[in-house]
Order: sequence, then C-alpha cells, then structure tokens
Amino acid sequence: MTLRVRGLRKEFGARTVLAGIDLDVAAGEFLAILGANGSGKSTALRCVVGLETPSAGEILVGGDGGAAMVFQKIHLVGRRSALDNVCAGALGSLPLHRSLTPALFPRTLRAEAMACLDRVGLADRAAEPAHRLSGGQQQRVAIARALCRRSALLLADEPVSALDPKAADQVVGLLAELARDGLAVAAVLHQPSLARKHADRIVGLLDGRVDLDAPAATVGDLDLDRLYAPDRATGPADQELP
Ligand SMILES: Nc1ncnc2c1ncn2[C@@H]1O[C@H](COP(=O)(O)OP(=O)(O)OP(=O)(O)O)[C@@H](O)[C@H]1O
Repeated sequence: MTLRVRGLRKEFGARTVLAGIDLDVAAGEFLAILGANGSGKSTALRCVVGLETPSAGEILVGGDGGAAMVFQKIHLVGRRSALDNVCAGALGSLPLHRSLTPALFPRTLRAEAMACLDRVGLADRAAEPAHRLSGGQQQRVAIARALCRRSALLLADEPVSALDPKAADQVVGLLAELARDGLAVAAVLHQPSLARKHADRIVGLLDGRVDLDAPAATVGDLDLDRLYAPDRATGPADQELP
C-alpha cells in the first residue's frame, strides 16, 4: 500500500474537522475523494503531505519521495518556461548553488523534466512562458512538476475546479493514466461525474468521517445524494468538543 492512513483526527481548537478517518491508496490506483464543502477533504490531504499536523492517527507513505501535491491554484512562475517550472519540482534534491539559477540546473534534471512534460503531453510547449499556456495546460505543467519529484504518491486538491469541462476531463483523465502507469493517485474532486468516469475507487467524506468507500463503478446517485444532502444532520465538524 503506498498510502495507509488510520484513525486520522484533526481538531482546530474546539472544532473536530477529521473524526478518525482511514484511507488506503495502492500503487496503480486512482482514488477520488468527494464530499460537501467543509467535510474535511483538503485537511485530510494537507495532513498526508505534512502541511497540517494531525491531532491523532497514523499516516504511512511508501517510497522515497514522500507525497507530491498539486492544487487548484497552480502556482507556476509565469515568466519562466514550462520546463523551468517542471525542474522546480526537483530543486530540493540539488545542492543549493545549483538550485538558484535555471542556467545551473544539471542537464540530467532538464532531461528528466522534459520527460515529465512529455508524459503530460506538453513537450512541444517546453520553452513557452507558463503564463502563455491555458489553464488546463498550466495544471498539466504543475502535474509534470509533481512527477519530477519522483514520488510514488501524487495528491491533487481540486485540480480541475478552475478549468472548463473539457480541460477538466482531460486533466482528470491524465491522473487516471498516471495511476495506470503505476503511481498511487488521490484527488479531491467536486465533479462526481468525473470521479465516476475516471477513478478506480471513490471515498466520500461526510462531516469528517468516511461515509463511502467503494469501487467507482458501484457508486450510485443515492450515495452521492447522501454526501451532498443540504439538510443532513449536523456532524462532528460542527459540534463543540465536551
Ligand atoms: N487552519 C484552520 N483553522 C481553523 N479551521 C480550519 C482550518 N482549516 C480548515 N478549517 C475548517 O475545517 C473544515 C474543513 O475544511 P476543509 O478545507 O478540509 O474542507 P473541504 O472538505 O476541503 O472543503 P471545500 O470543499 O470547501 O474545499 C472547515 O469547516 C474549515 O473552516
């Protein structure tokens, strides 16, 4: 198992946001995480990648590179080329002096970054400043940058929320392809139809708990209605601790 999460809890002050969740993602698997606003999806990913400190629970990430993550807000350096932006994914493994100036990036890193850009279908745009690319292309550059970290686990937090339907479908399809190549991929999505179309498995969070964990092909409209029901009972995310 590339990602194994057990009993993950997160409290912000008196507020319980994650009330003990279990998650598994295997190599070669694409997991989509669904749930209403505030159900704890981003917090769960942020705990896995180390951006939040869990209040309790166990998180095990397999492989050497830890987890790589892409976000809704893409955070490319607009004036730099797509290739320089992808190289940035591996700068942490370079000596400091070589990491400061793109002219000093090793040739091997550039070759690897080029292979990552090729993997996301953008090798022909390598020299293009990032700000000249479309939103969908920019998100694919961000995914290539994450690939350049050589992590076995790729996390994506609402990677397509800012994209038009066609670009969103292409980017989620790309995540599915990367899983088929052998990566473990977990993506928070606000598009259940894309999750059902592309993911292997869907986990649904409801008020900080796992309410659904099933093969994507078996997830029906009733499961989704329960996750997004506006009049559902107030859960732990909205309760004060004793
Ligand atoms: N740093 C923080 N301090 C206090 N509360 C926080 C913090 N981060 C998140 N929360 C709260 O935790 C709850 C879950 O937030 P989270 O962003 O994980 O939900 P989400 O399911 O990703 O929602 P969305 O779909 O809107 O992105 C929300 O009520 C949010 O206000």
